[in-house]
Amino acid sequence: MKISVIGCGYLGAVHAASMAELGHDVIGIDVDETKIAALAEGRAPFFEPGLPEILISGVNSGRLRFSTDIADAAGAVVHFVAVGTPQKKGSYAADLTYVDAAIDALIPHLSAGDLVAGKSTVPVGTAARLAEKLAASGTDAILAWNPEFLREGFAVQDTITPDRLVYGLPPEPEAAVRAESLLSECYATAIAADTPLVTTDYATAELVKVSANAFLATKISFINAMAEIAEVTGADVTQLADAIGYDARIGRRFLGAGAGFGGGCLPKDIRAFTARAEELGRGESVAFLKEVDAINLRRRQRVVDLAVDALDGEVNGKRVAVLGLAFKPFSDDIRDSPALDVAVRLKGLGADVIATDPEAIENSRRLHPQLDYVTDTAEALTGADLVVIVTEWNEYRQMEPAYASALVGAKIVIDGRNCLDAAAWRADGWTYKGLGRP
Ligand SMILES: NC(=O)C1=CN([C@@H]2O[C@H](COP(=O)(O)OP(=O)(O)OC[C@H]3O[C@@H](n4cnc5c(N)ncnc54)[C@H](O)[C@@H]3O)[C@@H](O)[C@H]2O)C=CC1
Ligand SMILES: O=C(O)[C@H]1O[C@H](OP(=O)(O)OP(=O)(O)OC[C@H]2O[C@@H](n3ccc(=O)[nH]c3=O)[C@H](O)[C@@H]2O)[C@H](O)[C@@H](O)[C@@H]1O
Repeated sequence: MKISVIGCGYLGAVHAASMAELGHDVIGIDVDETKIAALAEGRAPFFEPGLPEILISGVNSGRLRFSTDIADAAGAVVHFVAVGTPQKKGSYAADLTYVDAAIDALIPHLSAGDLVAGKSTVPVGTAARLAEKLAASGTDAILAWNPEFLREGFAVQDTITPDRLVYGLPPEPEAAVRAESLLSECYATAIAADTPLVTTDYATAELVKVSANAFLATKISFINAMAEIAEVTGADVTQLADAIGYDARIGRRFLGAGAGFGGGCLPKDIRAFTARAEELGRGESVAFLKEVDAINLRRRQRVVDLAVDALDGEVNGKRVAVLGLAFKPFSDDIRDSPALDVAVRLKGLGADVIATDPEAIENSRRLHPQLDYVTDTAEALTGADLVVIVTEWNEYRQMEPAYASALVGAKIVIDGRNCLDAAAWRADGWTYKGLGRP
């Protein structure tokens, strides 16, 4: 199957390479020349485990090509749209400029019967509007909405073996049949493996995506709210999470209390959902998401407050080792990263912040050149008056307290991800502070 993927960022580059890996003939298109130059040479422009291998094999096989020229999408039968939908400046709403620009640019290159498959996360109602735009353009192309549920860090595996497929199909029966059959040809491997498939109308597909992210965000903020209560009662939120997590109806996953959620999706998606619900006159239905957001943002400040307390209020000139900058491990993504935010806030208070991360230093430096970055964890720890762990990379999780003891100036650690063995660190003489833990 000939496929184009418009937008080759964290989602699109993985989608393009994965489709080629599955045997399709793929052209990836992006307006970013630097990104396309790297991808065309088989180099991943960001860190994503497994991506370099499938990129290089796709490019070498000739099944995977990249271009900045949208005209090169002509000839493909399915066109996946994976451009960004960031938060609008000064508003909670999603910025759909890139989606509209991509569709407008694609229209002249479409042939009758082509399928445009939206993958970007969009406010409910967008697909219906774009379908009208396609119809008005006179092209006989079909639109489907095919939301994506991949997690960064596991993006390749989530694309090749998704846990479900959702097709938001057009209302016209013939078009719906063609759209479903083309999508299922793209995902033939997953279909053959009996991956659950939900075929819906546009609105349901769009809502499935934002409600999934809203639910995950709510689950994290729920446990972080319990952490806040634990903090004033002396309870331990990690034990609480274990205990409620044994109830299969609740489940332990996404009950990790800590510095809260970040990234290019959960924060902006719950805000865009709130904005869209308000436009629809149903703001009250998802008003709780504002509380989810507020709880989440409080937890970053909580890490900073614990740091200030640990330094007896004298932050100025204190050497603080910040371990972790990415919004989560196995990613170099720093979009709305709680870890980077904590580092910046501490620097703003006058601390001498030495920050490190296995993958996210380059991205962090570009956005926040005022921080001092070191690639070596030992160098970050050397002489530190305080250690703050804000991204739970394995190398931080598995660090021996005795190893860190030999390097630091003072044995105080704030575990912003509750990822350390508190008892072991305390036994080694450390002052250990977790979030929502006594
Ligand atoms: N990153 C993720 O894990 C996931 C992202 N999504 C959704 O996918 C969409 C894309 O997200 P990311 O890949 O993270 O964003 P990103 O910012 O990494 O990538 C977006 C790409 O689109 C390109 N672009 C913008 N306008 C274009 C145009 N007119 N033509 C061609 N390319 C254009 C940009 O240059 C950029 O490379 C968003 O709606 C996001 O919510 C959904 C599921 C997972
Ligand atoms: O729409 C998207 O882009 C994607 O958003 C999330 O994926 P992702 O942003 O890659 O990361 P998650 O693993 O969901 O983590 C998000 C944030 O929540 C935090 N988190 C996660 C779990 C937890 O228990 N506690 C917690 O604070 C992480 O540290 C991270 O900052 C969803 O999990 C994906 O299904 C979805 O496709």
